[in-house]
Amino acid sequence: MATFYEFGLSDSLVRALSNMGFEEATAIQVQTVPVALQGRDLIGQAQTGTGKTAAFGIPLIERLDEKSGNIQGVVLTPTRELAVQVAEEINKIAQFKNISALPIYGGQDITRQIKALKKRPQIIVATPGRFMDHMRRKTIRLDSIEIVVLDEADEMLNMGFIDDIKEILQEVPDNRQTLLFSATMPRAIQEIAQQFMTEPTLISVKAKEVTVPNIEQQYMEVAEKQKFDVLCRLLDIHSPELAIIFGRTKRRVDELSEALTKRGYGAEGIHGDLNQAKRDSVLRKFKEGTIEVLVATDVAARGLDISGVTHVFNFDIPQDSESYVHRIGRTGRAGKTGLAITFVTSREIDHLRLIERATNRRMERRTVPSMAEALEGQQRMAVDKILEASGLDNLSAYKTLAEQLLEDVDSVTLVSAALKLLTKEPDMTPIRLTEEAPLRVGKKKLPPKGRGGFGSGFGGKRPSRPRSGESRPRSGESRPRSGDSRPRSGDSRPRSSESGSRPYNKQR
Ligand SMILES: Nc1ncnc2c1ncn2[C@@H]1O[C@H](COP(=O)(O)OP(=O)(O)OP(=O)(O)O)[C@@H](O)[C@H]1O
Ligand SMILES: [Mg+2]
Repeated sequence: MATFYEFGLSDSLVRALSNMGFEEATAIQVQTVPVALQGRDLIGQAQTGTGKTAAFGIPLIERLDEKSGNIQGVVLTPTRELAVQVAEEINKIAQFKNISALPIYGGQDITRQIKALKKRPQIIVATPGRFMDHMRRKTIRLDSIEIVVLDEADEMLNMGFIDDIKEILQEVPDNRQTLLFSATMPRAIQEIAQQFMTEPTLISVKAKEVTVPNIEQQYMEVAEKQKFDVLCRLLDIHSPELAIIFGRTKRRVDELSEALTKRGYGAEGIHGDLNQAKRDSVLRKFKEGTIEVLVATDVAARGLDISGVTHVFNFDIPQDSESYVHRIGRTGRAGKTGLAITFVTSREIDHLRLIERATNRRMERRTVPSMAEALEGQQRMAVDKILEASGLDNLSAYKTLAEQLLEDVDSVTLVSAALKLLTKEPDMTPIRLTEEAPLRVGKKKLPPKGRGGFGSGFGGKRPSRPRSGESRPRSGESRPRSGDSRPRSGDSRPRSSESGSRPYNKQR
């Protein structure tokens, strides 16, 4: 593995990266940073949690001019939360440089954004819709933009942002550099690449599997009606530090988080119908550990980097393999381990097999845990708590009391009582959960066998329409424009073929 010195980065950048605890570059960073530093277009694909943000953040900061207050870099992301997170990471990389990144997204007061823009950030990290608003109001100037990054490009297409992205890419200067990153790359990306990138180098970290090996993947066949009780048992057995539970719909998320709260778990839900203030507060509480369970729709599946997420539960099996890869990728990040458990009803087994085939990895079948196992799990926690407390040296205030108690009650009974009080016993408080219809494989074509990854997803072919309410893509607003193909200067840039990279030929 390479250290960051080897990229020939400026001292302030190397210092920032070491401050962030980055000692070595990750595989995708090793391969993409040198190419991006040369100003070349590239498409970068690597598994979730492997540092794609810094892979474009480093060249952005290194290449932009800190003496100019013009907007020089734009990063587009599919969700608001991701815009905030990416801007934060870029600002960390820029901590010793006079460069700043500003997140801009829908749901936030536009006049406040205009005010923040007056402070002249050089980088804007935005959701496409809101970026377009500013473009039209001319509150964002595009003429000095040198680098455009599309993070999670495939998801932006899924969400129906295609027209916005095309329009943005048509408006920014032709001689800009374009970088495109995602863990999954369905074929639709090729269109964007061909139309708007200049001989991009395709850099795909060679991996047998699309998912990282440090995520243990399990599935359980569970009847729809049993899912919730099984989920509670699993939470009791595993006592996750932080867990994300994915549900199929917003209603599902609302009902699940309410039901979990009723049964005594610290849970809240996040989805696209909540206002931004609520979304922000839920995420903040989860990051702080105030709540340990985040229930989410796919809105939280992309890019979110929350350390300490030890478990991902697919309460409902995801629609497609891309969604699966991104959902489970919220755990097992930056080399940590994680566990992903997917519930599948008997009629959805075929669907699960399709996901396995696309990701080229089998999920391990597990049987549904019993109530007794759930109780054992919680008892173990209680024992741990008692043992930990017995190691404390400030127990003296309790010892006299303990001795008195032991005169009346035998020690086993006393400890049992203490354990019972400390144990969260399985809770059967009735809850209400509307049933979801099973997902069927339908007429979808089977993905090719073998290596997953590029173009392998059988999903991602969702029609380009907005996912209901998840965000606010606007269609039909794009102005007619003459000639899509923009002759670009510098098309004949030299290209070497690094290991693991191959040129991605643009045909005009
Ligand atoms: N070289 C490095 N050394 C140590 N940690 C790193 C390094 N690069 C990135 N990280 C950390 O790894 C975590 C995951 O990185 P990041 O969010 O960029 O992943 P990603 O590849 O974009 O994943 P996803 O596909 O889910 O968006 C972050 O917390 C990031 O700060
Ligand atoms: Mg990312």
